[in-house]
Amino acid sequence: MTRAISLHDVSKAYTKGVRVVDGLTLDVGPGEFLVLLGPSGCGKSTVLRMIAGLEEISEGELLLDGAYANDLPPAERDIAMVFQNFALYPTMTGRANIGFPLRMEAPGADPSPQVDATARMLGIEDLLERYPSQLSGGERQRVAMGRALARRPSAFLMDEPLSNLDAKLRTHLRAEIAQLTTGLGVTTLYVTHDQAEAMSLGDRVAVLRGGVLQQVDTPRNVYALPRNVFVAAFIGTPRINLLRGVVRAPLDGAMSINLGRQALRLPEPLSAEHKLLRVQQGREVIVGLRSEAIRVAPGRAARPGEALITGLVRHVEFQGHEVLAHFDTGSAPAQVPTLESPRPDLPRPPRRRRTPPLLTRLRPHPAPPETPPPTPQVVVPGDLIVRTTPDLDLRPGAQLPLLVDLTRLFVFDHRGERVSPAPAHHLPDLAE
Ligand SMILES: Nc1ncnc2c1ncn2[C@@H]1O[C@H](COP(=O)(O)OP(=O)(O)OP(=O)(O)O)[C@@H](O)[C@H]1O
Repeated sequence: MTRAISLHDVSKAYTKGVRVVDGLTLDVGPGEFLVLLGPSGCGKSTVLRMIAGLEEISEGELLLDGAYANDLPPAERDIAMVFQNFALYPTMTGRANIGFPLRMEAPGADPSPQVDATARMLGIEDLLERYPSQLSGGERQRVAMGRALARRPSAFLMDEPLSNLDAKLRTHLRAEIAQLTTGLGVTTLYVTHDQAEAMSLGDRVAVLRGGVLQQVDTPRNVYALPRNVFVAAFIGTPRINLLRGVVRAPLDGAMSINLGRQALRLPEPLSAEHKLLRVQQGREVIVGLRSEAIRVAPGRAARPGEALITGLVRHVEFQGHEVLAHFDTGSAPAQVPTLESPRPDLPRPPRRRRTPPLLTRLRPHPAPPETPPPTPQVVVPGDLIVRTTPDLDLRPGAQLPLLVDLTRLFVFDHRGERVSPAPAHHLPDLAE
């Protein structure tokens, strides 16, 4: 049996007045694989621990299959948890570790048939007689998975289960976990700060920032229609280009977004999305362009919807199948503080619902007092990263034409909320 997990307006404060989870409402459907994604300290583990019953819920409701479960003892929740540090008993063999929850559940009964069946499912039969110290990291995590699976729980909570493993093994085990949980049809809530892991595993991804849910949607949607600049910047590699711009919408001329030394001229006739930008006339906005929305090509090669700018090659990252070219276009990058750091440790008044502002560097809207100091950013050369093919000769110092696909332009307002495409915009259905 799989189960539905619902959180209704759930908050957690370890210290009075400081909510590390703030008004979280989230529904995980039966059999769904939902990933909780966010930077370190944003409250992900706390959410899992509240669902498992290891942490008290300060406010709000937890429903398991629609039934109020805030006070249900952990053992009665029929939920298994897998942790980052594997948490195996060092003095027990793999067999004893996997059988442990079964022995607790039914003392005196022989757990061997279930242990063997679980080990077969995970392909770890030959590890059963070894102690944790005799296992590699990946093997230990498989045994830990076995222990969580042995009781055939109706839901899985996984807290960064792969983060102690090397990159190759992580990718491998990631595929195994996806296969296993899909095969079993068990409801899974998986916590990670690794956006690539979240995108590849989740039926849906819930992005958390400072204890506040930012967006919950399919991986395709959070990438293509990020609700705000935080989600846009947190998801996708390389990070989306975010530039400070000003909308220019003269009554008698073409609309454009001024980026400092250059401007993006919006193609005529204006698309429905671009028409909506008229209300931003004269305002500072943040322009978001993913690296694949720009190509190195001369103006004469422009397709409908593309605008020409130029960029000075500053740095080239060769990656084998592709190249990431860093250009200087004379624009100012917009900063997204708290992207990699936890929420500010400042007490906030109770019952506050609003997320702290996403941006600090935009004028004329001065940063409110509770805005955290900007986190030190890794200084990358240039202001625009373009993803291109290895066959282009991109020498640092060359001034090259760039075609920007404005059908893939994101515009965020001064608070960091997406205004274009419009918030109600939907992606076309792939099956259509
Ligand atoms: N037992 C506790 N007592 C007080 N504060 C706590 C406790 N556990 C967690 N916190 C604080 O709550 C906030 C959220 O922590 P949590 O572990 O849920 O975040 P996280 O997103 O899982 O982080 P990470 O990815 O680093 O594990 C942090 O600021 C943390 O310091």
